[in-house]
Amino acid sequence: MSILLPTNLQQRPCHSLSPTTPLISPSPSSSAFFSPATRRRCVRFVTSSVASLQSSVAIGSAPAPAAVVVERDQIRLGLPSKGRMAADAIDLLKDCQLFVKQVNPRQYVAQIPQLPNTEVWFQRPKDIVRKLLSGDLDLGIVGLDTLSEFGQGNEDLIIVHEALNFGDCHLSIAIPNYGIFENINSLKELAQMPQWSEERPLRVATGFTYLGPKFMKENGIKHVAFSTADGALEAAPAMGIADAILDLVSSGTTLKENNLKEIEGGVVLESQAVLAASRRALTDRKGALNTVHEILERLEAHLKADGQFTVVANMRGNSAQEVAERVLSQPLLSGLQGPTISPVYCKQDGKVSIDYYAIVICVPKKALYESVKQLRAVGGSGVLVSPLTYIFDEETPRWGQLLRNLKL
Ligand SMILES: Nc1ncnc2c1ncn2[C@@H]1O[C@H](COP(=O)(O)OP(=O)(O)OP(=O)(O)O)[C@@H](O)[C@H]1O
Ligand SMILES: O=P(O)(O)OC[C@H]1O[C@H](OP(=O)(O)OP(=O)(O)O)[C@H](O)[C@@H]1O
Ligand SMILES: [Mg+2]
Repeated sequence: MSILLPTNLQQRPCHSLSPTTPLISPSPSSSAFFSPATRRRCVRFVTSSVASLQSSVAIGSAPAPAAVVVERDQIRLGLPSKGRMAADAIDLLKDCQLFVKQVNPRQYVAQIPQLPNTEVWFQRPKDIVRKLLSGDLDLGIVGLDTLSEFGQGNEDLIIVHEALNFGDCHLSIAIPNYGIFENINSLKELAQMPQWSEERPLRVATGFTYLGPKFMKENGIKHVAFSTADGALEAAPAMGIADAILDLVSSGTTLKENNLKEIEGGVVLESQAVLAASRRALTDRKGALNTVHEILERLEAHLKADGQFTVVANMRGNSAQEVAERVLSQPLLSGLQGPTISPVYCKQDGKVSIDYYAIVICVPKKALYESVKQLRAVGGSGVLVSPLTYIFDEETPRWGQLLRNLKL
């Protein structure tokens, strides 16, 4: 992504922007629509029309800001200090045998004994992104939504692992399922509604004041005005503050309970937790690359194993080759590289013979029952299933990608 703000604005939190340093300049025509109180709030926060956005956001032209690599011995990993991601991030690290030792919940720094050169700093997710950019953190675990919103396409931010398997949600436009929106079911239909004009734009309430206008602009939607709110956005349409909202959706319950619906083409971003890093830290800070390699290896080994079971079964056969051919005739039974097949030695009437072979394969958890059916179909019996803890590949694929990204 290469949408960048002018350097002097890049690290400013949206809510601290004043009208004199507009991230998105307030549109006089759109603000005319709001009540005086709302208008005051919108101007104090960030309000825009897409047209005004075009003139104030430089697309792909501004250089990345220079994050300062200050001399220090410890690598800093930012973890969410609160909210739904906090516990999940710590649990994930624990599953990778990285135990975060926090003396008490109000202490914002912690250690991971397994990574002696690394400190954990607990921060709000958006502050993790800001501090990666400012050089105060080197690594961080946050949702892709937060990284994209507050990172604003800055090229110093690198996604080291893009799928940590928690915090799944998507950023989506939602509109009321009643009134003038009753028969509107797509972004195209929403954009084409005759109600929106320069004087009376579609009003969207969101906490995503960077991604929202960018999405509208990319979709060629004019006559949109954004206003921000910090929570309970779903109430905005019913309160008459906005026509639509742009917010995170997971189960969809909050939308449903507030008589709102998503629309086709209205998903701005699919999100889950990611491991992000500062490019500058990885290239310039001693030890950072080794630390990220170790974390990545552990994460990949755990996350790959997490989706799999080990399946062991016995199968009657004349040779390992013949059993292998039968097993490999089934689409779900090829394992990671292929089945491991070992002879089972039986003693009968004082004679040792091989009538059975034991086969060992990994199967995706989701396909377990199908796999068992396929095993039975080729003569498998006595099927044992056990969880897998780690799968260490020869090399982690994401490590190669990271080195290429860093041009190392
Ligand atoms: N409903 C959800 N289901 C799953 N993940 C979500 C959901 N809402 C948010 N997330 C993910 O969790 C991250 C943190 O959200 P959370 O609500 O815990 O904190 P926040 O929104 O930053 O803080 P707050 O809600 O207190 O202002 C989000 O950036 C997103 O990646
Ligand atoms: O689709 P659902 O599973 O219902 O989840 C969606 C809700 O979760 C988030 O809110 P959160 O709980 O973080 O509250 P907030 O508005 O205070 O941030 C998000 O902002 C939605 O309101
Ligand atoms: Mg929230």
